[in-house]
Amino acid sequence: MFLAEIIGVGDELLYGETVDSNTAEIAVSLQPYALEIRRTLRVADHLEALTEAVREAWQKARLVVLSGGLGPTPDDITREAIAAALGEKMEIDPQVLAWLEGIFADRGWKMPEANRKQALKIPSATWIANPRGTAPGWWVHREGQDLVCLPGPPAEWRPMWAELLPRLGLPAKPYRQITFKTFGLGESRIVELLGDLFRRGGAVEVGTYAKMDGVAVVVRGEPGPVEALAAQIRPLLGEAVWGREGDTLPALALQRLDDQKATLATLESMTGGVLGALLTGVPGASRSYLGGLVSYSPLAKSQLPIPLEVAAQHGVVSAAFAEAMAVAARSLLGATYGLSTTGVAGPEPLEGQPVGTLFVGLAGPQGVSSRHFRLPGASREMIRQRAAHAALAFLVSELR
Ligand SMILES: NC(=O)c1ccc[n+]([C@@H]2O[C@H](COP(=O)(O)O)[C@@H](O)[C@H]2O)c1
Repeated sequence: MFLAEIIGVGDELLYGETVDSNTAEIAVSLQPYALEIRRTLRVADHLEALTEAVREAWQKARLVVLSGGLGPTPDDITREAIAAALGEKMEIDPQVLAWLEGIFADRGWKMPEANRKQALKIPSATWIANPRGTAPGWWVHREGQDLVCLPGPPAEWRPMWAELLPRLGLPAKPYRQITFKTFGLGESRIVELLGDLFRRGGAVEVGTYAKMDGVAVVVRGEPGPVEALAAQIRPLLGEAVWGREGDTLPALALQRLDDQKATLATLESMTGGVLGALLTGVPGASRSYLGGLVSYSPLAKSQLPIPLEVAAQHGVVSAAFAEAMAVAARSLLGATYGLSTTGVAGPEPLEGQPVGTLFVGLAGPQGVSSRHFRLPGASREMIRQRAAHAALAFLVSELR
């Protein structure tokens, strides 16, 4: 099988100021192709080191993809390094220079001298237009090999790469990927549940990826074996599965509400508005999301249409209080459903309940229910995010 090498360029990637996700994202995009990726690299803005890395990659790989280091500043040396590695001389392209000057002129500025180098290109490269920035990319096709050089910012390189990749004529392989998005199961529990079905390194491979919206279980590889294995895995994950590839919890929740011609109101405590923010991040949310309230302090809670005995008897971090909040949300806004969150985001325990405790309440035409979660999370922010997603996961499962 042919090799592909992916190189992320920039000092910031080495020191974690920017966590490199570009190389991984590009690697994933190459999965439908018959190319083997044995390593991806992160290289500093260092001319010698990068020249060496490109030379080595070009010696053995069918495809080399670089991202980063195409800016106008002196530390951006990716163009120079590729030119040196491929033994070519760069020249200014007058057309690209005029285009660059035009971008600045449109804003009423004169182009800084530093940007001139973004119009430099080696003769064997063709330009990859950048619709969102001043750094166009290069595509070199030579002796059955390709080298692609993209800018670093994902918003810039993604559309460039999406447009170019199918044009590279890379050898394709039959490939299929099936994703089950789950909530409420940890990765180790999933590994345990799958047992022997957790296959690695063959025609079909299973991977788990922990995200804010739960753990995604991905089955990928040759289409036949993928479909067969996914069919065996699905029942083992049971009720925890809430969606497939591309689904998001807020969009799915709103879709289910819309399908039922139902509306939703929220009453948040521990999540402090994160739940409302997730829902309103979806275009068209107002069709079914009426709105919500954040009742964070004890004083705010005492103003709610909730009998004071509920908090006095059960505490505010309790199933009973979550249910009372959900009922209050529903009646305050006259919604079909009311959804609530109450819990402990940390850093200290509260009311004798550990950090990560969450109670979600849901009130609807059929009555009221709640669910208790113990959320993992290294920080208060992570727990708040997970809690809002947990509330949506509960809603989605109840609206099924
Ligand atoms: N009933 C609730 O959900 C609720 C409301 C306010 C604070 N808390 C929790 O109390 C603790 C202390 O909160 P503050 O740090 O905001 O004072 C945190 O763990 C926070 O998550 C929970």
